Amino acid sequence: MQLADIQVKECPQVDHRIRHSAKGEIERVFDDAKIEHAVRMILEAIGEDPDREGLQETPARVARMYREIFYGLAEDPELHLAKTFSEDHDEMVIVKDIPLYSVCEHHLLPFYGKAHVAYIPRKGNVTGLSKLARVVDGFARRPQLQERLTSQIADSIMKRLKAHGVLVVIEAEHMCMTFRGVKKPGSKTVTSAVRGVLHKHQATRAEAFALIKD
Ligand SMILES: Nc1nc2c(ncn2[C@@H]2O[C@H](COP(=O)(O)OP(=O)(O)OP(=O)(O)O)[C@@H](O)[C@H]2O)c(=O)[nH]1
Ligand SMILES: [Zn+2]
Repeated sequence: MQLADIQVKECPQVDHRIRHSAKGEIERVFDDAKIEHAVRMILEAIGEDPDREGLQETPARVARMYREIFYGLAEDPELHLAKTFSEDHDEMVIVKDIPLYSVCEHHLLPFYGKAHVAYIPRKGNVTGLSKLARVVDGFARRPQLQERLTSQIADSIMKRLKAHGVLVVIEAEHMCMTFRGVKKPGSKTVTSAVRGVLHKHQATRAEAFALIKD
């Protein structure tokens, strides 16, 4: 099998294009005043003085930050897959080592690591490589569970591209397990979602896993 094994070294932290096109939706979803009020309440509740110099702008900063780290709530990540190329390729494509930042929905602390996406396109339905990273970001930038994030990425590629098969692997460190709680720095959670022929054909699946591991 001929394989296209492409390493993505960099992904933009914020996709300005999407932010621009989804601007109306972001305005509809995010209530800055409410976030600012809530942050002020939290600061007071931990015994801080929200009016001291260093904290005065913090509620507004946090509101701006939430627009950035949760922008996925204001977009439908599948739409990145709307444009396809009529390339006659129906063999495996792997984009690996996609930097991943998300927020665990239980503690609202970051989890971060790498996502690897392998898919077998249907002829004439090949997506741009960057779009796979955009789909990852769109689902990651919201309060998440690693398992759900992994499945959502796989399912959207299967559905939108009508792909023959998809494999998504995510490896991440959860700050709720390192900075607090059980405190196990360095521990990694690995999740995978396998769909279509990659699920059915053990050899093809093993090949995809081996290429991701390299
Ligand atoms: N399955 C799964 N669990 C997660 C994820 N992120 C965080 N968790 C876990 O969510 C669980 C929440 O457990 P709770 O007992 O409700 O909360 P807690 O008392 O803060 O738990 P500890 O972290 O054990 O102190 C913890 O075991 C976390 O490790 C994730 O992406 N997937
Ligand atoms: Zn957590």
